[in-house]
Amino acid sequence: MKKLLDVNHLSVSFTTFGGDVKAVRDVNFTLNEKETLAIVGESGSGKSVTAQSLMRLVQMPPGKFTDGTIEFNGEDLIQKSEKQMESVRGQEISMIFQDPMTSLNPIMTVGKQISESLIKHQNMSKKQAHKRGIELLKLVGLPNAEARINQYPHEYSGGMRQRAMIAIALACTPEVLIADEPTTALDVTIQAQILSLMDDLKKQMGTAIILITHDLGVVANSANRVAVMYGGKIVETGSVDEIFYNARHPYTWGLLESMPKLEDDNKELHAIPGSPPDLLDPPKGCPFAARCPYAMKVCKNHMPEYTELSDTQKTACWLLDERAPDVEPPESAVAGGLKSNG
Ligand SMILES: Nc1ncnc2c1ncn2[C@@H]1O[C@H](COP(=O)(O)OP(=O)(O)OP(=O)(O)O)[C@@H](O)[C@H]1O
Repeated sequence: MKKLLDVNHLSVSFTTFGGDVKAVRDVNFTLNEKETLAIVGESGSGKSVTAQSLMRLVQMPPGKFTDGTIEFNGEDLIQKSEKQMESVRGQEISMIFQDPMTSLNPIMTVGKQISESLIKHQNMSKKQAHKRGIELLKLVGLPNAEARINQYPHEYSGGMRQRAMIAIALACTPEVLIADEPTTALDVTIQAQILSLMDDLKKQMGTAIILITHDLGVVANSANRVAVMYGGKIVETGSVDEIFYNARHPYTWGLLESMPKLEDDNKELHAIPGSPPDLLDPPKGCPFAARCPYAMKVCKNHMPEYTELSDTQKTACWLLDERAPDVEPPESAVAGGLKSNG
C-alpha cells in the first residue's frame, strides 16, 4: 500500500498573552492511499489544528510549528513556500469544513466557485469548467444540477451546501480529502447520506480521507483506521475493529462508553468526568492521567511510550507495562459502538 502522508513528531503551538498553548504535541501518523483515517477526540484535543497543519492553514503567527515533519509523497510540507503550498491546496490535498457557510463564498454562485479552481489549476476554459461543474454536482447527488449550478449558497439547504462543498473540494481530484466534522451541523439522516457519499467518492475517485470527528459513532461505518487524540497527543491508534473490540487506552474506553447504545434509550449518556488538560502548561506525564480511573503514580510524571499491539494498533498507556496490574476494560466499552450502529 502506498503511503501518502507520513506525519512525524508534529508539534504546533500558539503564542498567547498567557504563554504558549501547546495544541499539538508530538503527533505521529500515516495515511495510506484509498483509506479513511478517522481522528477522534473531545473538543480541544487538537484534531482541527492537526488537520489545518496538513494544509498549512494554521495562522502563523500566533501559530508556529515547533517540531516535526509532514511528508506528503515524500516531500515535507512544512518546508514548502507559501507559493508551493498554493498548488498543493485544493489540487493535491483538499479540505471540507463543518460549516459550509464559512467556507463557501456567499456572493458567488456555486458554479463559479467550482469553475474557479478548474480554470486556475486545470487550465479549463469557462465552458469546460461549467460542464465539469454540472458533472461534479451530479456526482455528489445534487438534484437538478443544471439549474442549481447558477444559484448562490444561501439558496441551498444545509445538506446541499455540504454536497456543494464536497464537489468544490473534489474538483481537482485531490489525493487526500480532509473532512473536519463534516456532518456535525446536519441532521442524522443527512449525516448518513453525506458519509456514504464520501465513501462512494473514495471508491470511485480513489481519494484517501482524513475524517475529523468527536463522534465515534460516525467512525464505525466510515473509517478503516482510527487515531484517538487527547490533550494534543495521539493516545491510541488502530483499525476500526481494534478500536471497537480491543481498545486498550482508558480514554478510548471512555469514548466508547459515552456512545449512545440502542438498548439504553432512556438512560443518561455516560460522560467522562473531569475536563481536558490546560495546554498552556500540559502535564508532564500522560495527558489523561488526571481523569483516568486507573491512573498510577508513574502516569502523572512520565509519558508512556507506545506499545505495538499489532501491525496497526499502538497504544500509549502505562497499563500495558509488564509491571502494571491487569485491568479489564469496562463491559460497556467493548464493541459498544458497533452495537449502536445495528
Ligand atoms: N489561534 C489559537 N490561539 C490559541 N489557542 C488556539 C488557537 N487555535 C486553537 N487553539 C487551541 O488549541 C487546542 C486544540 O484546538 P483544536 O481546535 O485543534 O481542537 P479540536 O480537537 O479540533 O476541538 P474542536 O472540535 O472544538 O475544534 C485548543 O486548546 C485550542 O484552544
